[in-house]
Formats: sequence, C-alpha cells, structure tokens
Amino acid sequence: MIGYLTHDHSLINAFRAFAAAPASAASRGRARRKPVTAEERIFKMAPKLSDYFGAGEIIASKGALDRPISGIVMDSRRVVPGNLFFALPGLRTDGSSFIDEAVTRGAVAVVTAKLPVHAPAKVTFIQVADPRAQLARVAQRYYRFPDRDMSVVGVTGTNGKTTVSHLVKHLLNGDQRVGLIGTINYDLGARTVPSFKTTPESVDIYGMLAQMRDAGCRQAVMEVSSHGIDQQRVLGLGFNVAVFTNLTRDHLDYHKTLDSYFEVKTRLFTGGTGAAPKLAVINLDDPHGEKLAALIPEGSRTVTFGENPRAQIRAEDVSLNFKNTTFRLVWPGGAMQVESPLIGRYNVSNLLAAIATAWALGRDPVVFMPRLKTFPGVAGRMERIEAGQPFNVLVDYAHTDDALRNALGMLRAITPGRLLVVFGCGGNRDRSKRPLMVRAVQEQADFAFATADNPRGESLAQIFADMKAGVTAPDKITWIEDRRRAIGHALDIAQPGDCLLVAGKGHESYQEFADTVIPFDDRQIVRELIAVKTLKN
Ligand SMILES: CC(=O)N[C@H]1[C@@H](OP(=O)(O)OP(=O)(O)OC[C@H]2O[C@@H](n3ccc(=O)[nH]c3=O)[C@H](O)[C@@H]2O)O[C@H](CO)[C@@H](O)[C@@H]1O[C@H](C)C(=O)N[C@@H](C)C(=O)N[C@H](CCC(=O)O)C(=O)O
Ligand SMILES: Nc1ncnc2c1ncn2[C@@H]1O[C@H](COP(=O)(O)OP(=O)(O)OP(=O)(O)O)[C@@H](O)[C@H]1O
Ligand SMILES: N[C@H](CCC[C@H](N)C(=O)O)C(=O)O
Ligand SMILES: [Mg+2]
Repeated sequence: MIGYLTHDHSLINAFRAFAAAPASAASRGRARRKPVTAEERIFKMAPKLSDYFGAGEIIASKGALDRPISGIVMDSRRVVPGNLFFALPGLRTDGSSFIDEAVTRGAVAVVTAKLPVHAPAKVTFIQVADPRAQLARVAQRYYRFPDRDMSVVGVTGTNGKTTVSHLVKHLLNGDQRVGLIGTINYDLGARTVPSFKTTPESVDIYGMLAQMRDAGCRQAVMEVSSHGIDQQRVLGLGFNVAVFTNLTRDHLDYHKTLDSYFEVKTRLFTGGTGAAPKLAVINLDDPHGEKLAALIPEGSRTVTFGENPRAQIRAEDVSLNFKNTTFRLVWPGGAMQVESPLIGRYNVSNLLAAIATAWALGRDPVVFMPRLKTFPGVAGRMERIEAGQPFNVLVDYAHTDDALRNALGMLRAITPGRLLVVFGCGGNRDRSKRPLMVRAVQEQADFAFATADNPRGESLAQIFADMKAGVTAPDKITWIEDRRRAIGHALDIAQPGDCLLVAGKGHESYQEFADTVIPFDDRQIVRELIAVKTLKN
C-alpha cells in the first residue's frame, strides 16, 4: 500500500467541486446563444431565488424569495456562503437532518419537502412536492438551459455505454468540439477531469454542460445509467439522440427485477425523463431492443443497428481475431468494409451503435469512417499489457456475468494455451450476479483466481460466500483475498501461449474498502509484478 485516502471521499468531492463549478460571471457573459423563451429571458437580468422556480412549483415558503444565491448544493458538506441547499430524502439518511449544518456553513436558502416549525429568520425555506425533481429543474434554469444550446447524445444499456460514448465522440470530433460525461472522465471542452460517477447528479450535469457550452461545444455525449434515470439526474434534459446498447443482469440490488430495470431504461426513450429524444438508436440484436423499438413514441425517429438483417445499420461477414475485427457495414444508401482494432463480437455491436448515432445525426459514413483508424481504444477495456512477458495479459472492465462470458468466450477462441482469470465482485452492489459471474468464469476459463474487487462496506467473507454459491468446479478456482497477490499468483503460473484476463476494475486507479480508498491500478500492478519477476529470473 502506497498510502490511503480517507473514506469521506475528500478527493472525489474536490474533483466534483472543480468539475461542476458554476460558470463565472465572465464566462456567463461570453455565452453566444440567444434566449428563446420568456423564462430564459429572465436570466439576462440578475436572477433572484424565485426566478428558478416555475409556476406552481413552490407549495409554501418562509422568508425572502427575492434574494440572489451563489450556487446550488445537495450535500451539506459542500455548502459555501450564499448557497441554496436542497435537502433530499435518501436511501440511507434524509438530507433534512443536515439543514442546520448547511445553514451553519452559510446556506441562505433551503428547499425541502416539509417546512420546519422553527426556521432561522435570515434563511429562506421553500417547500416543494419532490425536492430531487425540483433540484434538476432549478439547476437547468440556474445554468441557463445548456442542453438547449447543444445536441446531446445519451447512451444507456447494461454494458458498452463507455465504449460507445468514446466512439461517438471520436467519430464526431473531426467536425466539432464534443463534450463527454461518463465513467472514466468528464471532457468539459476546455479541460478534462476524472469522473466521480457515470451519470452525476443533475446539478453537476447541468453545471458541466454549461462549461462545455461556454468552451464552444455544440455537441455532447453522455452515459446515462439506470440509477441516473431513476434518481432524476437527467430530468428535463433535452436529448437529441438516445442510444440503447443492451440489457442483461445487473443492479438488481436497486431495481429488484429485470423488468423494472428495463422499465427505468425505457424512460429515456419514451419521455419519462421529460421530453422524448428526437432520435432513438436501438440495438436490434438484443431482445430488449426489439421491445424498446415498439415503445418509441410518434414524433421520435428510430434508427436500428445490429447483425439482425432487419437492422438499418448492419454488420455482415464479421471476421474476428486477436489483432482486429472486420465486417461489411451496410446502411441505407451505401456499404463499405470496416476494420477496427477493437476485438470481440460485442465490439461489433458497439461500433455499429456509434456509427448509427453519427449517421442519425446526419453524418456520412464515407466521410467519418476513416476516423476509426485513429481511435485509441478505451482505457481498461480489453487493454493489452505488454511488459515483455511471453503470454498475453489483458485488463478489462467486465463486471457482470454477460460481460465475463463475452470477454472470456472471445479470448478462448483465440488462445492456443490456457485461459486464466483474476476476478472478484464489488461490494454494496447486486449480490444476485455474484454466483452467475462465477458460473461464467468456470464455463470459459481453465483456471481462475477469485479475489477482491471493490469490497466497499461489505465483508469479503460475505462476498466470497455469495460467489461460492455458483461454484460447480472447485478445482478450477483459488480464493485469494488480496488482489495484488492474486494477480501475482496468476502471473507465476502463466506459460507461453496462455492468456490472462484481469477483470472487473479496468481503468479504475483505486480500490474501495469500508473506510479507506487505496491507490490500486490493475494495469500498473501487472507491469510492476512482471518487472519484479523478470529481475528475479
Ligand atoms: C445507491 C445510490 O444510487 N445512492 C445514491 C443516493 O444515495 P442515498 O439515497 O443513499 O443518499 P443518502 O446518503 O441517504 O443521503 C441523502 C441526502 O443527504 C445528503 N447528505 C448526506 C450526508 C451529509 O453529511 N450531508 C448531506 O447533505 C446527501 O447528499 C443526499 O442528498 O442519492 C445520492 C444523492 O442524493 C447519490 O449520491 C447516491 O449515489 C451513490 C453515491 C452511488 O454509489 N451510486 C451508484 C450506485 C451509482 O449511481 N452508480 C451509477 C452507475 C451504475 C452503472 O454502472 O450503470 C452512476 O451513474 O454512477
Ligand atoms: N456491447 C457490449 N455487450 C456486452 N458486453 C460488453 C459490451 N461492451 C463492452 N462489454 C463488456 O463490458 C465491459 C464494460 O464496458 P463499458 O465500460 O463500455 O460498459 P458500461 O456500460 O459503460 O459499464 P458501466 O455501467 O460500468 O459504466 C467491457 O470491459 C466488456 O467486458
Ligand atoms: N458502474 C459499476 C462499476 C462496477 C465496477 C466494479 N469494479 C465494482 O466495483 O463492482 C457499478 O457501480 O456497479
Ligand atoms: Mg460506463
């Protein structure tokens, strides 16, 4: 262990404050757009608190409504003087318990579901029906509707969101500056910062879209997680395009059933998050994609992709190997040969999703496809580690049974020797996927080291116990709690011709325990251990 960060996520909070800082007065002045509605016109003047609320949104209030605010915050620990604090009901606690703390830190106004009986006179209290929904509405107004100045693409699905988002950004980048919000980083146009959430809170999203707008981005791509949709983080956001990659088992700790998980995803396409997107880009190779296509409202255009002969954007004659993937791309009005260093059949799907999105946005594949050649890949997604070892090592972010099955199935087909895996299951996430992940590994791999992923607040003994319910071939799996040691053992037994997949943490540069977050990067650790091994031999 090199050191540790305390679990209060001070670093993460610092990134967050940095990423979502309100546009400065100067940058607000630089905005190039023309206000189009009466509501937007208000924000040309110095806005006051009441301007951020629409008709009927305030149920009751105490204190002045005509005061200015210096920012919007939903976590009392982030309040600075002059802020408007949103007290949100949560799964673990209630933001209302932190109103006193927020006021002590300088909040001048509080939005809450229930007015307090004894309220400090200097603070304004506003009662609304749904503080979480209201947060999104207020944030959108505070940041002056940045989504209306840009074409925003939202990508949802269990797997492939990050890969597709980065591909879309890359394909569109040649024409214009494209912002990005996703699992790995936030590209705000003028600067890129590390991510703290795949789909951040609404106030952070609108804040970041405003920074992109002010940096000249007219196009943005963002991953939209099911948690993000359900927690109204994208409420009211006007998506130009919504993309559906696939739906397989994950997050059932939160959604309980696959049907309700699917229902949450459909909201992005049917207007359930505000307005329906103008364009719906849907994977027809996934049975849930077929179902979704039938739900798209009139007024939205649907573009389908897949190997399915009915898909508008289609891959034919797919050829896969360890070095690259080739297929014939067919679209209404043309066809061409595609070659990409992204390996695995699921990446054909990701490539088609991105191509379909660019095509749906009016771009010509003949013009944008040459850009694929310079796509650098996505960090921690089938990332090859070449440190002079005589066998293949790949680091991948597969953390569901479907992703593991796909990743291992693909490597199996192209590995002459044994297929080895290091993997684990995250804590405080879906427990039901744990035995299924073990099954997927047993089906495809010759030998596996089960270890810690991010245990978070759960004991590793509990996580291992859940995983063990899926064991049918105990001789194939060695259980080693320490992830670094597990990787070391796997490297020790690997022989020329073998392939080692280190799965689950991909680009992550930390490991999260109950009360500490330690620096931990699978890619760096593999390199270090190979170097040590080489020195010893
Ligand atoms: C399970 C889940 O999604 N939880 C989210 C939920 O937390 P919660 O309901 O438990 O909140 P809580 O801790 O009870 O707190 C309630 C309120 O009190 C506030 N509070 C709390 C403590 C304090 O000292 N002061 C204070 O003001 C909190 O800011 C919050 O607004 O609401 C919070 C904001 O109100 C979110 O930050 C939190 O996301 C947590 C951090 C999280 O880890 N979410 C993950 C699962 C997530 O969203 N992941 C998806 C990706 C999933 C995928 O791979 O597809 C993502 O988009 O990142
Ligand atoms: N289209 C796909 N279908 C199935 N599995 C995929 C697909 N694309 C990627 N994967 C697998 O899922 C892993 C995660 O991919 P990616 O990061 O693109 O997905 P994501 O949806 O953004 O995940 P997360 O929800 O954790 O942010 C990859 O490392 C790979 O193993
Ligand atoms: N976005 C996913 C990431 C999982 C990554 C894996 N390393 C884990 O910690 O389980 C989630 O929050 O479920
Ligand atoms: Mg992602």
